[in-house]
Amino acid sequence: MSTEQTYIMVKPDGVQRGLVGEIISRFEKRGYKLVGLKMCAPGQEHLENHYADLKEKSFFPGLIKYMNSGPVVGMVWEGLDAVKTGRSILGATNPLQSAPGTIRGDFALAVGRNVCHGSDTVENAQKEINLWFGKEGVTKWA
Ligand SMILES: Nc1ncnc2c1ncn2[C@@H]1O[C@H](COP(=O)(O)OP(=O)(O)OP(=O)(O)O)[C@@H](O)[C@H]1O
Repeated sequence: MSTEQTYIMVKPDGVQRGLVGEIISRFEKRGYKLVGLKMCAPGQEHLENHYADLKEKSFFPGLIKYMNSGPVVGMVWEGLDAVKTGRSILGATNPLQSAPGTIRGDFALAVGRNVCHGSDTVENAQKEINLWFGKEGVTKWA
């Protein structure tokens, strides 16, 4: 088990429903360290880059439209096993299969409105952190 960084994002529905604080709080209370945080409206091209591996999926146009429907809050969390444990804090992609006690299991029902995103591998986490925080970088705690 090693210290990792993961990219977690509150999607537009999560922002609009006022879940930003709740989501931050769950990662903080679990013990993860916040090293990057920003709200932005990244636009279609950036969102298509983020989800490039899904571009052949039938739901891709709807996914981009949803992700472009309002601002998102992107975060970088650091700590032990952050990628895998981060995804377990979020819950299964389809909220109907997310366990109670996870973010999606407590706050969502539809896969197309599933409140949050989390990197799925350490390698993708680094790519996503670079995509979303590349210019300003993340913060080093002293
Ligand atoms: N069948 C579907 N219908 C509509 N939207 C979907 C469907 N499957 C996935 N999505 C959307 O696409 C996103 C990315 O799907 P992916 O299969 O990469 O799951 P994930 O890695 O758990 O999700 P995310 O990358 O958002 O954390 C999902 O979070 C969801 O918002």
